[in-house]
Amino acid sequence: MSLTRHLSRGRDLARTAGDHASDMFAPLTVIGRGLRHHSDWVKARWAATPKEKRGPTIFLTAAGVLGVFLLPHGPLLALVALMASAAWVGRSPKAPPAAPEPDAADLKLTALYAALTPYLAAPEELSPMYGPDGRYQDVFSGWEFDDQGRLAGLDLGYPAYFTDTEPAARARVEQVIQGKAGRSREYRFDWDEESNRLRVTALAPLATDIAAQPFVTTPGEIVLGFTDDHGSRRTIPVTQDGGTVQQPPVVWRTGARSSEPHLLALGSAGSGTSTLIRSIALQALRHGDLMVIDGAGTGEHACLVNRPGVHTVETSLHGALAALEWAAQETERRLTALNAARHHGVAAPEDVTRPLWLLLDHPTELTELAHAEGRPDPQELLELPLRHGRAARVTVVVADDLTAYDRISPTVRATTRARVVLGPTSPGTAEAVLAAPLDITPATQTPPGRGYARIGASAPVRLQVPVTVDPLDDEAPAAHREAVITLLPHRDTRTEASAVDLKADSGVPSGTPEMPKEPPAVRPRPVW
Ligand SMILES: Nc1ncnc2c1ncn2[C@@H]1O[C@H](COP(=O)(O)OP(=O)(O)OP(=O)(O)O)[C@@H](O)[C@H]1O
Repeated sequence: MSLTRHLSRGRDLARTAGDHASDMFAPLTVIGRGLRHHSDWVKARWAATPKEKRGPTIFLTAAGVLGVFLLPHGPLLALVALMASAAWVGRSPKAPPAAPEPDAADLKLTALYAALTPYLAAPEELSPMYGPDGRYQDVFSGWEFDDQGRLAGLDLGYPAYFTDTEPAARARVEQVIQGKAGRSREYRFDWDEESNRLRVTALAPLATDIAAQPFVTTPGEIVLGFTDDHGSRRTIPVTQDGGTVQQPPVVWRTGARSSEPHLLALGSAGSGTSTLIRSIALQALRHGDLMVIDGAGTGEHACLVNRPGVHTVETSLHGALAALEWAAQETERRLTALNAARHHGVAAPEDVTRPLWLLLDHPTELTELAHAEGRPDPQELLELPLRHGRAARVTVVVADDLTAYDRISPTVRATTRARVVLGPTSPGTAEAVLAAPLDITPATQTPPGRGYARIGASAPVRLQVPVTVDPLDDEAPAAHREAVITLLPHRDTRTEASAVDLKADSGVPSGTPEMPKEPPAVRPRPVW
């Protein structure tokens, strides 16, 4: 028999003997535990007995013991009674102290470490940063939890071989962290490629209660919405919650010197693209003229009909084609006039420098209709304004559904360098629309008007569009309708009446400043 077998047999025998011994001595253990309880009780009573009573107590006890001793079988019966009571008292072992509550932060960080391990580990490494036997304390250098116990910040190191320059590899890690930390919030990921460190920050929600109002901007600047401090280099005063606060805006500069003269906004259904168009229209009307093509025909821009500066609001294919044909001719006319002015060294007349805005809401709906009816695609008519709009002071804004992205013409896509994506989106979709990867993982749920903007080659920023409701929408809050009505160039009978009612109903102060209006300009009227 080999030595190993001898050893293992010896171990088995020892284990069996140990089991038997513990069975045999179990009653003694119980009685011993009970006697310990008794002695503890006696000691406690003795300590609790006042000094002057201790003598009589000893005397009485001794008398009792003597009495028992003198009884027939007294000592034996006393011994049996003592053993029985000790066995009763010692029958259940003392309850072990309650295990300390597991630390929630510790559990979460351990789970996060384990979830990251498959993506950051290298099995061949001798002492890996991430491995099955590793501890999160060795790679997470700082973390922060908010009042609700949710991860608010994390600083972690990762191995140098991790391909942090590849967007796909980064995205996998970002998704794991967001999955473990909570998908209902957005997280910013700062990858420090030089020192192999990643800083994760949970982003606070953006303010959703900034209503339409006259924003403090220069002509040509459009406030698309508001972002966080990280996303803007300036702040503007904003009326919010009854007071004036400084908020960082997302400003889109349009005009002759803009490198992003046109904008494309895409969003899922109900995410607020029509609201964004309305917000832009109200700001554009301060210094220019506009026409609106409402391809969905929902009448969401009816409040602009017949306003000074609004050439037309078209909802039909026929009307849209006529309006866009006029816009193309107008662009051409402006270019010719501008060239002539430059040639003669004189200032261009005002009717060619006054900004003209073409706002198209859901134009792909009209594209489909045009294809079905064998008529020209309205998007084709945008070619001239898009290509020469910057010089001719014609700005195009196209808003559509995310699902219509493939139906947006290549020219529109190529010339709209200011981009907005609204509503819940995946990092891949956001990257496709903004033409740049996000360093933020979007939340699964977003309020209307929430998304991301990218102006030209700058980094994408978070965006919350101001609340700019349709003033003809009876279900919209009265104060928000009133805010829009105040900004419309003049009041027509439809909204004027309701504005009076609204002020009376809502108690909204009527002191909101009227939007500064420029004197009526000399401008050509559409000819259709
Ligand atoms: N920035 C915002 N703040 C508050 N509410 C908003 C905002 N944007 C949109 N909403 C609300 O969300 C709803 C949908 O808005 P809107 O019609 O602009 O979305 P949409 O993207 O154009 O939808 P669809 O594509 O279905 O026409 C409306 O009730 C609107 O008031």
